[in-house]
Amino acid sequence: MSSNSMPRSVSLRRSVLSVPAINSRALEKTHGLDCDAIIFDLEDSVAPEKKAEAREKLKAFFSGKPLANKERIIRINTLSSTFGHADMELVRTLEPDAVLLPKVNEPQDVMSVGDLLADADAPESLRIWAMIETPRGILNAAAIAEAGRTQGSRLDCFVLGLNDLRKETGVLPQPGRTYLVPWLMQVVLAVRAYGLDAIDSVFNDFRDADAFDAECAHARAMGFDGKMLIHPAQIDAANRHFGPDASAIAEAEAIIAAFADPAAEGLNVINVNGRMIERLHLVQAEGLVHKARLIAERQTAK
Ligand SMILES: CC(C)(COP(=O)(O)OP(=O)(O)OC[C@H]1O[C@@H](n2cnc3c(N)ncnc32)[C@H](O)[C@@H]1OP(=O)(O)O)[C@@H](O)C(=O)NCCC(=O)NCCSC(=O)C[C@H](O)C(=O)O
Ligand SMILES: [Mg+2]
Repeated sequence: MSSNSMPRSVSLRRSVLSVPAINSRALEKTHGLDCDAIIFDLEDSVAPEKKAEAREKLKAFFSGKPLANKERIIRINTLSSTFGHADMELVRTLEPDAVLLPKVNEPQDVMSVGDLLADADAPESLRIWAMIETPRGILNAAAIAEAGRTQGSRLDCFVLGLNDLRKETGVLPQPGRTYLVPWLMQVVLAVRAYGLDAIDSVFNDFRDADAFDAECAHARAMGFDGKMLIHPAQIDAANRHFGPDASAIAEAEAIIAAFADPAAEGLNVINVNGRMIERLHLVQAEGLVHKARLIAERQTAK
């Protein structure tokens, strides 16, 4: 490998919809939605007196019709809260694809949950996602991501939480997220250094499609893999922005074909349609075509 960063496997996490576990109607609707992943939320969208009921609803949902073609993630309450350990017990029982930890401040927060999963002999396929949404979480993003390299670590993905971060820092919502960008980029850099994925924060004003569109474009340009969503109306735009478009696929296929040509044998740099293309672009092109294939497979599996 020519770079110092960790290799990344390509997964489809363009649209990651949060569903309050207490909302049975919304839970049922998830079967018919075209998002890549669902976060079943036991944390902030569930009132304290409803946490137990929400766990029961989630148990019933998981024992029903399987959710096809979507990653299933359960967001628990922090382990330091009254609810965290009961939530983890549910995670051990339901064995979703991942558990999402809110308000991660330091590597130990991830390690503690990893230890609980290991003690419970949870399958290796059960991954850990971390919400980065506190000042300490941002400051420690690289150290937390590095914990993902530790032997046996299940850490797989960071999700930004800008509602909490704004609350903790006093930064105001603004178009373009001017004062948040340095922190967002710090998180993107951390995940890229250690081979994780990064999902951008929710956009609360779900009826403002234009502003949501602009924020998706912004997040994609910053390098995020997808967006956490709160409403089904946001799914199509997220899929469009975080998936490769037809021209990007055509360009990637041209790069792959050019390097496959015997004339390119032994060359590290070639001319493709008037642009300098190196073998590092071939790696990018292969990743993009692979992602396009995953999307096409999802479409045919529906
Ligand atoms: C925001 C909402 C409370 C709005 O709900 P509602 O008023 O019901 O919206 P609509 O009438 O427009 O809904 C239309 C239909 O769509 C279904 N629906 C709505 N939202 C969802 C959803 N998330 N998943 C599945 N289905 C959904 C409704 O049931 C309607 O169906 P029907 O009756 O058949 O027409 C609501 O959208 C909502 O609760 N959203 C999720 C909230 C949530 O999960 N919050 C936690 C995540 S936010 C976060 O993590 C912040 C982060 O921590 C940070 O710090 O930033
Ligand atoms: Mg939050």
